[in-house]
Amino acid sequence: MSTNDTSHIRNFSIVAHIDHGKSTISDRILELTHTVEERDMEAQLLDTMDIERERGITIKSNAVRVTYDADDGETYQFNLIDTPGHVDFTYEVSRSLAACEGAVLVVDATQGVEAQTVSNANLAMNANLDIVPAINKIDLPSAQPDEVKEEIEEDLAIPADDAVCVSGKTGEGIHDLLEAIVLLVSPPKGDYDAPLKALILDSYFDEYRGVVATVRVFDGHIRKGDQLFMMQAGEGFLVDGVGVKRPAEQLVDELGVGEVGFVVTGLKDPDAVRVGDTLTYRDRPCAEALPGYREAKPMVYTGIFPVDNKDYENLRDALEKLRVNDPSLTWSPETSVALGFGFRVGFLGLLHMEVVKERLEREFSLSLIATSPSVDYHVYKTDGEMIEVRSPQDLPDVTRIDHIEEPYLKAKVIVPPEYTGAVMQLAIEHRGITQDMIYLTEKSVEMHFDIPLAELILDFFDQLKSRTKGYASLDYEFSDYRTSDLVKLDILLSGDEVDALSFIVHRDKAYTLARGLCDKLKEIIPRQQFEVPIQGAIGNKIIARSTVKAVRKDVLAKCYGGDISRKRKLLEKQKEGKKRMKQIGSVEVPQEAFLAVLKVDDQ
Ligand SMILES: Nc1nc2c(ncn2[C@@H]2O[C@H](COP(=O)(O)OP(=O)(O)OP(=O)(O)O)[C@@H](O)[C@H]2O)c(=O)[nH]1
Repeated sequence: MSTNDTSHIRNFSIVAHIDHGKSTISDRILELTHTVEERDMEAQLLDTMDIERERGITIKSNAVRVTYDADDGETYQFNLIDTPGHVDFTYEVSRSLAACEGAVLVVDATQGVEAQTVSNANLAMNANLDIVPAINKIDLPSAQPDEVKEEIEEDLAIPADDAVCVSGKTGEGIHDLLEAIVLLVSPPKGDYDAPLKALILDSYFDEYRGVVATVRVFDGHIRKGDQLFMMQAGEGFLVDGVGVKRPAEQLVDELGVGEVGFVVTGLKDPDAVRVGDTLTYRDRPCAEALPGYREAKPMVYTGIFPVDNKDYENLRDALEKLRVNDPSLTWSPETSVALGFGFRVGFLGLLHMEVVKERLEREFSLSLIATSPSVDYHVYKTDGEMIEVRSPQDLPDVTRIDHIEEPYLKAKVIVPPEYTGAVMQLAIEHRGITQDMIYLTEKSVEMHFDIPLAELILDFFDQLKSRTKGYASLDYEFSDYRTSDLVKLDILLSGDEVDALSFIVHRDKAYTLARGLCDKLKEIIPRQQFEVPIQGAIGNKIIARSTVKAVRKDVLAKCYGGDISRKRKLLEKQKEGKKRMKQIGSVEVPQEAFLAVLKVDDQ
């Protein structure tokens, strides 16, 4: 094989709506190609993070090299990039697609085309990729592959003759899928001898090797010892090693043209490498950089504070390290009277927020408090100035506010026709404005509405799922800013305002929310040795209240025997419990109180 011969390489992503089976299909591919021996096989092998495995979701894309002996007698190199399906992580999908020539579009044979199937198919088509439709879960009795084929043709305008029917569970059809990839996905094009042009599609920080970047080579090739240059960052480094994941890391002599693999940069500054940047030779640069990525814009902001104020610097460090791996993270310092020093962190959505908080706690052993999520409000002051407010604490005094604008989304819900009424009702309750409804097939309707982002980030998605028995799927994108009648709802504990519990809310909803919050906090805040009144207020006006009754919590009361070790254990346990509390004035408040607003039942 000449070095310029890329005819045996296939670079593809697997994309799908959440839970349609991408990770399971990837597992089967790894098995069938003997990339991983059966005895080493675990479910969701490419989901390397603990959180991914526990939740059964993919958060990060992962690139793996697989060798496939095809029916034509030739051996192919597949670079398989697994991608997340949740709407929060769409940016990860588009990043992966920029490194591929093809996409396997997985559709669940029992669910059919759903909202993210549509958006992922569009992303793949806009990136001019060759699409291989795969209809999954055909082992299930309720599978309807023929109808799903029809949906793929009608809803997505993708020819479904080539669709492969597979089961990620039993492995049926996976061989046909691999053959279809060989036939339908174009090999990469590029020039081995040209100046290097490689896209950085991911990177992570390793204590020993510094930043390790995952790259796709478009032109040229990379070897250990090469002097490379990052065109956007304007910085260079000496390549300390190149390799591929199979899925364990394996060093190779070079990453040739068209290939995907990793480059050990040795750079110790986690911020030095930017995802989307173009790598080239330092002394023989390519003429122009690759287009890179659209920057991921945060949608949701929360305050993140260490439970122990001494951890502030550790938290900053941890955020910086996480950003190498997750370039969509942004933050700025924030101070709260109640919680001390922390950061206001921007996220792509609520799931992203949960994942980041959990990673910070687990990977960096931090104990953290997150405050209720907020969006980016545009506040127009009476003096004509516009300020961006991402935290309720930053809202100016009402007398200085002329009006406030909030971000609206264009939301798309795909649902069986019998649930359109329920969805419309839900949209109205969340201040949504229905735009139109399109009957895609007899069994699915696409509904469009405009809805404030702030409503969507509370419990909209859970409600949507429960009111449609799980049938509805949701996708959304930013639309515009619109004026709304918004007020700041404050919560007072024992008469003192707790800034970290404040919330910006539509005036019409303030009363119900205040009542719900007071009741919820009453459940969450443990009884103290004195009575704790909880009040909800707008300005000086109290609009709701509840009370946590006093009690003396004697954990030893249960141990009437003289078993000292048991007593000690109980005391230890109580101490543990205390660590996860925050002392606010004289009241001990558990972490979850700060996110109580997410748990207030919809009225
Ligand atoms: N019966 C059956 N179940 C399947 C099949 N493929 C996947 N599943 C199940 O469907 C669920 C979702 O599969 P995943 O592979 O995690 O789905 P995913 O698309 O990777 O999900 P995200 O990574 O969260 O986007 C899991 O419970 C799988 O066990 C299949 O062919 N048949």
